[in-house]
Amino acid sequence: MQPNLFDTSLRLLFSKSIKFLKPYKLRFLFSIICLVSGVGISLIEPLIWGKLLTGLFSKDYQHIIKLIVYIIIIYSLQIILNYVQTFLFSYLNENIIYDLKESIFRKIMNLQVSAFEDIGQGGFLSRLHEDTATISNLITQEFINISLDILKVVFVGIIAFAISPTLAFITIISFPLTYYINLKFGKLLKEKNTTTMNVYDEYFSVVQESLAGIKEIKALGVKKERVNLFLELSSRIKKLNIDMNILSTLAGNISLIVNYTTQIVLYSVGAYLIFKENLKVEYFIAFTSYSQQFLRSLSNLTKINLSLRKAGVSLQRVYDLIDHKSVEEFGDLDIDSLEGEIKFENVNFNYEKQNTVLQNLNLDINPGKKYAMVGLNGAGKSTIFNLITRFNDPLTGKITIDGIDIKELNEISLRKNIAVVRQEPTLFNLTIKENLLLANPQSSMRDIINACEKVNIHEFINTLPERYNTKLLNSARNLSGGQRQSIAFARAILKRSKIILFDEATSALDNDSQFSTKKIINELSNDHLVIIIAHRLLNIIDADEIMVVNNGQIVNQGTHEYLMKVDSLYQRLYKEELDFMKNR
Ligand SMILES: Nc1ncnc2c1ncn2[C@@H]1O[C@H](COP(=O)(O)OP(=O)(O)OP(=O)(O)O)[C@@H](O)[C@H]1O
Repeated sequence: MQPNLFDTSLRLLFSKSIKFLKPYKLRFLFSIICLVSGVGISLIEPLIWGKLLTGLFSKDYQHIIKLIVYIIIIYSLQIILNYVQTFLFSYLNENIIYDLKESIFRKIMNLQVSAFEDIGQGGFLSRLHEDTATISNLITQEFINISLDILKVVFVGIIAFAISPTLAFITIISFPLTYYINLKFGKLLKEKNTTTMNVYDEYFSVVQESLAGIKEIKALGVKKERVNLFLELSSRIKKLNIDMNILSTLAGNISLIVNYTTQIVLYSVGAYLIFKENLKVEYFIAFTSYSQQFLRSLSNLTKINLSLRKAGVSLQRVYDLIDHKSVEEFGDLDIDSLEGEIKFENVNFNYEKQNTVLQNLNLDINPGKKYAMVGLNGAGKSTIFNLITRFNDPLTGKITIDGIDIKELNEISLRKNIAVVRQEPTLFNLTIKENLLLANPQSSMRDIINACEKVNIHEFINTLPERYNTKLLNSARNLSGGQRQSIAFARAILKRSKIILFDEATSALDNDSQFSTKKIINELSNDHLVIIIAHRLLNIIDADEIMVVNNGQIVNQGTHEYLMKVDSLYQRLYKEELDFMKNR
C-alpha cells in the first residue's frame, strides 16, 4: 500500500511528538503568527513588482516611488520577521533537544539492568546525540516548513488560478510526477537511514569500548584490529551517508528538471495568452513569481516526505527506548531498617530462554552470622546477588527479607538496606569525599575519616595533594585496584546498610590489605548480615555458613570443617587454593 504523505505508523509517532512542543506553545504560536504574516507579505510582493515593472513604461514617477516605498516596507518586514523567527526556532530547537534528552536519560536510569544488554551503550549514545537532533529539527524546522509550504501552496494557488486557470493548471500538472518520484526515493532513503543508525550504534559501542578498554587493547596487542574495526564502521557510515546524499540530490534534481520543463511551457503559453487573450503583462509577471513560489513549496513538500521518513526512523528509535517495557518496578512498602533474614523459596531464573541459571533454589540466611558463597566460575553466585538487589527478578519463586517479599519494598527501602562492594567498583569523576558522600550525604567528615581508617585508606588519602578533595579522574584510574576497592568498602560502611554483599571483593587486594579487609569483614559481620562471594577460599574459612553453589543450586552448606568432610567440590576448590598459594 502506498503511504499518503507519510504512513500511519509515522503519523502516530509524529502526533506523539507534538507533546514536546506543549511547554512552548505560546512561543510556537508566535512563530506561527510570524510565519503566516511572512506568507501574507510574500503574496503581495509579486503583484507590486508586476505593477512596478509595467509602471516603468508609463513614466508615472510618483506612482513608481510609491511602489518602491511599498517594496522597502515589505523587505523590512521580511527581515524583521526572519530575525524573530530564527530566534524562536533556535529557542524551540534547543529546548526540545534538552527535554528529549531529559526523557531519554531519565528512562535510561530507570531501565532494568537487562535492558542495557539489549540496547548496548552505543545505542544509548546515538539516541541521545544523533536522534534527538533529528527529531528536534523535525518538530521545529520541518514542521514549520511544512506549514509554510502548505499555506503557500493554498494561497498562492488560489491567486494563480484567479490570474489564469490555464497557466495555473500547467503549473500544477507537474506535481504528481515530482511527488511520485520523491515517494519512491523516500522509501529507499528510509531503509538506508535505518541501516545508518544501526551502524552508528555499533560505531559508538566500538569507540566507547576502545577508550574504556585501552589497557586490554594494548596488552592484547590488538591496536591494529581495533583501528581496522573503527575504520570499517566509519567507512560504512561514510558510504551510507554518501548514498543518502546522492539519493536526496537525485530526488531534488529530478524535481528540478520537472520544474524547468514546466517553466518553459509556462512562458510559451503565457506569451500566447498575452498576445491572443489579452492577459495583462503585470499579471503575467506576478504569475511567474507565484508559479515559482508555488512549485518551490510543492517541491519542498515532496522533499519533506524524505526528511519525515528520516526523522521517522529517529522517532521510532527514541520511542522504542522511551516506551521500553523493561522498567524497574518497586512496591510501596517503606521500611526504614531491615534485619536481613533472607529467604529464597523455589527460585528459578535464567537470563536467556534456553539456559537455566538458577534451578528451584532455596536459601535461608539469618542475621548474626557470616556467610560465604563458593563455586566454580559460572555457577550462579553473582546471579544470586543480582536477585537480592533486584537487578534481575526470579521467573518463578519468591525472595523475602524479614518475611517481606522484596517486590513489595519501595526503591529507597530496598537500596538503602543493601550495600554492595564489587570487584571492580565504579568510582565517579568526583572528589574522594564526594564519592563517599554518595552513599550517605548526611555523613560528617569524622564519619568519612572513621570509615576510611577502618579500611586502611585514610593514610594514603592524606598523602594526596588535595587529600579528600582530590578529584578521581577517568573512573579513578589514578588509583590502584586495591585503593579503588578500599574506597568502595568505605562507601559501603558509610551507607550503614544492615545487609552487605561483597562480590569477590577481596581478590584485587594485596596480602596486607586482604588481611585488614578480612578483619573489617569480621568486624562488620558482628552487626551486619555479610555475604561474601570468594574465589580465595582462605579468606572465608572462618565463615559461619559457607554455601557451595553448583549449576545454579546450593549443593551443600556448613562450616569449612563440615564441608571438608562431606563435599567433594569444596575439597577440590580448597586443594586448588592451597596449590595456588604454594606455587606463588
Ligand atoms: N547478563 C547475562 N546474560 C546472559 N547470561 C548471563 C549473564 N550473566 C551471567 N550469565 C550466565 O549465567 C550463569 C551464572 O553466571 P554468574 O555470573 O552468576 O556466575 P558466578 O558463579 O558468579 O561466576 P564467577 O565466579 O565466574 O563470577 C553463567 O552461565 C553465565 O554465563
